[in-house]
Amino acid sequence: MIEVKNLSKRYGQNVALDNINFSVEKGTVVGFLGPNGAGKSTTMNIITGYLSASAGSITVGGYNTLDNPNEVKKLIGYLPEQPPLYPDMTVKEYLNFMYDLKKVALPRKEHLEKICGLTKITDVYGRLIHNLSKGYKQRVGLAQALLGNPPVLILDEPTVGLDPKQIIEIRNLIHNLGKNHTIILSSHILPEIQAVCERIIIINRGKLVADGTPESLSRSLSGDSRITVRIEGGENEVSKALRGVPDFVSVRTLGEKEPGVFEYSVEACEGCDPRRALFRLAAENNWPILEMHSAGLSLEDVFLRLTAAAYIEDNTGEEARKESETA
Ligand SMILES: Nc1ncnc2c1ncn2[C@@H]1O[C@H](COP(=O)(O)OP(=O)(O)OP(=O)(O)O)[C@@H](O)[C@H]1O
Repeated sequence: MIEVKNLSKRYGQNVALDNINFSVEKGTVVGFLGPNGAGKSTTMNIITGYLSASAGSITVGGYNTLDNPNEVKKLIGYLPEQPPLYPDMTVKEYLNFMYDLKKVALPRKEHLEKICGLTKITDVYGRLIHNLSKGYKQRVGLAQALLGNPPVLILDEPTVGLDPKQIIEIRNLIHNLGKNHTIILSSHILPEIQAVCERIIIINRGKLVADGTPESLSRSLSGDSRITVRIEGGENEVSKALRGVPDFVSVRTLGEKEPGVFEYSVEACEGCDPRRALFRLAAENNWPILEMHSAGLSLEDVFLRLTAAAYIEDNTGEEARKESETA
């Protein structure tokens, strides 16, 4: 549904996006992650046609954003970081205005009622936007994005500034919209991304550093070297034996989970698989293993590792450049 090829964007000397490539299948909810200034909004603005690219191409539903900008815009509902609202209009005036502007062909009254119901703004329909709370303004912005029922939704930090109850409501709404829409969603709230997105794209300093399901990213970064294991046997004896295995770099006791059964988090050296060594150790000592599973990394760990790695790389490059300049 969305194809981004070799996308780059420069603002003067500043490279905001550097050769980004990804595609999004129809009906997928993709989480777009990255630290401040990574290039998320820039990418979203280019996909929606609000900004032009310095290089590369984007197609949405088969239409190229440069050759067919109007066709692309018809396919996309966009909620930018700052919702494009007119504070002097009532919600009703604003949504009717946007309905006309977007030349929506669906029956006006029913369509607006449906969208207001979905975004839960029916009770503020007659109020001035200026007087609405941040959360309601955000929902009106989302309602605007849903006008015309576009197949693609691009939502730039849709829950920013909302209270926890509103966050859950909007998150559920996005989850439901994901059943019939292709969605790209940016957020700094990692559990939110994990809750609603099947796939995650991480960008850092304008470069794509990861693309996959939360599980695959977690596995590819941790390998199978982190295991959580439940062993029946004395805690001191077992943990001492575990710490004695040369391949194990870290062993933590996670407490007694059943009478006489303790859980341990075991991390083996990079590239080592701890499962066989665990099995042998337990068998030699006649300690039944009652449970063993890969511990993986949390999305937070994945995010920090990838963005920190790119940061170190960048700075190493910068240092090398300075060294070569002074040499
Ligand atoms: N209009 C502009 N002129 C010059 N530089 C810009 C402009 N807009 C963005 N940038 C720069 O481009 C880079 C990417 O910014 P962008 O807003 O896309 O990041 P982001 O990932 O959305 O960040 P945030 O999470 O803080 O919203 C940053 O270095 C930013 O300073």
